[in-house]
Amino acid sequence: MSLGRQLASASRRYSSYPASKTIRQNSLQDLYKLHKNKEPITVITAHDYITGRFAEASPGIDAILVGDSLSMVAKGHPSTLELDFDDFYHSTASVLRAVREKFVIVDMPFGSFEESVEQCTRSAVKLMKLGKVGSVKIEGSYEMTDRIRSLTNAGIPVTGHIGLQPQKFNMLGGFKAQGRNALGALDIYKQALHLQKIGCKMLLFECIPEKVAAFITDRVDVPTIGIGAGNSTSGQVLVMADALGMSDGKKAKFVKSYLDINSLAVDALTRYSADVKSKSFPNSELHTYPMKDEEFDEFERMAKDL
Ligand SMILES: Nc1nc(=O)c2c([nH]1)NC[C@@H]1CN(c3ccc(C(=O)N[C@@H](CCC(=O)O)C(=O)O)cc3)CN21
Ligand SMILES: CC(C)C(=O)C(=O)O
Ligand SMILES: [Mg+2]
Repeated sequence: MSLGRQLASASRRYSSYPASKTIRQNSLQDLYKLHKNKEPITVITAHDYITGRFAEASPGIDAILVGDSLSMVAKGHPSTLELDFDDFYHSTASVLRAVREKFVIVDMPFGSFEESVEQCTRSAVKLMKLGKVGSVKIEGSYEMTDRIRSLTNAGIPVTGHIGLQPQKFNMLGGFKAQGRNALGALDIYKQALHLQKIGCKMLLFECIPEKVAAFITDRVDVPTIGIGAGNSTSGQVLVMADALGMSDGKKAKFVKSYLDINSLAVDALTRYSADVKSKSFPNSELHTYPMKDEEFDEFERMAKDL
């Protein structure tokens, strides 16, 4: 077939797709639209290609967070502090290979931004250069002012993360809810106003009272995403390993599990090993590659003389 006819036939094939099938990645503006329409924004974390595909295949999910929680859930560290930037960078790249239409927020991992504005900008630029990343998330407020301004000036939308900041657990005495007294709540409100003033495009509240999260959400313009912050934020985020029951250890109070993959997986692997031990797997009909008898006979004849 001539090239022209090949192209014409290809174009006929593809033009039969409805326009709605065209894949377009959610932008920050798409999330703002949900916020404006008071439609909750759904965010889920992902830490590799598999979990990225799960998120991508779920229609109601608006955004994927590549969270540094992957240090704990995917790499088995006791906190997010041990996570190496390059390691996180490669995990982020794995998630992004699955991304088509979801907005992507990426955490700034511990050790990649504290030293200086320059270090912070370099790390964030490196993450943005992976492509498909819509925002980077930084734990902190006032102390991050120069860094957040630098990223914002570079055109990188920053999500500010306040309330429980897991990277500061050594200062906080553990993973504890924040803002539970009047002064603590006031401090978080001030931090939120400050983050909005210096240009954060979204705010994330972790483990703060529902009332405080609702109060602040009412008084800022940017969307607020909550985890353990109640039902009045503009959106919710959960760690996928928690939502699907694949994390270990004690579950935090804010977690709802929709599946128990841990049990399902162990049950399946137990059945697999039982099949191997009982020789019922592999099955000759189903799982093996056939060979014609005459070919095997010929093979045997030739092999005999070796
Ligand atoms: N699997 C997982 N899920 C997460 O949500 C998560 C991580 N890992 N790692 C990074 C941070 C750490 N986070 C955590 C971890 C534990 C608690 C927790 O156990 N909180 C207790 C105490 C709260 C209090 O009494 O103040 C709880 O019972 O909820 C909270 C947030 C949230 N992030
Ligand atoms: C818990 C969420 C908000 C997060 O920062 C993470 O998954 O790392
Ligand atoms: Mg995080």
